Amino acid sequence: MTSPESEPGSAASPWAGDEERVVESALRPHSLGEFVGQPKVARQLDLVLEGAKRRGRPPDHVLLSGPPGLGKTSLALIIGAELGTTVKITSGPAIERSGDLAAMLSNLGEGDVLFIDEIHRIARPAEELLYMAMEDFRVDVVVGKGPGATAIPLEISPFTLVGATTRAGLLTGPLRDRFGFVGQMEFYSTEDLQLVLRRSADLLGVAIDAEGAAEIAGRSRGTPRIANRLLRRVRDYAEVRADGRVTRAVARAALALYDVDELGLDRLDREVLHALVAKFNGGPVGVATLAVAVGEEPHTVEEVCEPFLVRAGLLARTPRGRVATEAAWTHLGLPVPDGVWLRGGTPGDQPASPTLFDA
Ligand SMILES: Nc1ncnc2c1ncn2[C@@H]1O[C@H](COP(=O)(O)OP(=O)(O)OP(=O)(O)O)[C@@H](O)[C@H]1O
Ligand SMILES: [Mg+2]
Repeated sequence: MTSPESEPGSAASPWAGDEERVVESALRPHSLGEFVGQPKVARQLDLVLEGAKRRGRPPDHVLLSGPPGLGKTSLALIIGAELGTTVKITSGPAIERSGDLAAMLSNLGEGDVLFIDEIHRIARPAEELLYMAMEDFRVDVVVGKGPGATAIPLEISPFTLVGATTRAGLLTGPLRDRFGFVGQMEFYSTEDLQLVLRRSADLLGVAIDAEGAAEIAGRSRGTPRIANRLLRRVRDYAEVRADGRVTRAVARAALALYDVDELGLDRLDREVLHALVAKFNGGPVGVATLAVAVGEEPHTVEEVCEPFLVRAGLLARTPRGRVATEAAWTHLGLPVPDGVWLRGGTPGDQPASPTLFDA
């Protein structure tokens, strides 16, 4: 999906810009065997596909859900490739009228895969049409208007719908229930990201050693898209400022230049953290106030910076506002003030500890 606030300059954003999508397609894995990581989803999916192939029937509809850049689109295309079928691609926002969807469905060949990206953004009437198509391989096309309108049933070929979403919570129950398989994508381990990086480096013809790959993987926020992007930037540096080989020293120097620190925080992430710690003494502070302090929109702070700061255990969202954890001071190289948690007031006012230290 595209960022709510596409920030092309940001090295650590999980969203892809338009140009990046083009570059990315060259690095996409084309089979389950090539697809690194996501052991759970990959194994489950392998079974679903194998079973379907044996029965000679299209597999159940598949929903892939998870944060941006983890490989949902890649997997959707792999499903088609593994089944040896055509994948027709569209997206929730592109389906404006149910007629558009009906036309698309009636053009599907037997066993085709229809991939609907950002399926949570599909318009309601189209969604209702989809229910019947998914269940009965049939749609009702309404002809005419008002009392004279009639519904003409239209057969469609058995197909497999693959939906991708970054916001599974926004899917309606009836739509969700019609997927026979839901794959929940997880963030990647550093080890798996190193494999992603080595594979990408091979494809790009870049020499990278194990330590160079480890250095980049550690700053990639568990996200292959970010790993591949950092690799391209490090490659530039390696070619222009070094001998072309990506080593630990080259990766470090390049990523310092691009403002991506050891944990993978970029400039804005660090500004938010720094404001929270230095201006608000670690909070709690409301997100709107925090956003003003760094000169950003609240939703940018909330959707672009905070998810990773929370995941990294540096910031907690509490009912009273944002709070920095001890690790935030440490990460910024500042001394942790005494009793920063015991902010006065009743114990109930203190941030709940489980959210605080959960990475
Ligand atoms: N398991 C993987 N192995 C190798 N490369 C991967 C893997 N997953 C993702 N990538 C790489 O990361 C990039 C982004 O992946 P992809 O477009 O599939 O993510 P996405 O989940 O669809 O993201 P979005 O939510 O933004 O649509 C791709 O170019 C692909 O090369
Ligand atoms: Mg995608």
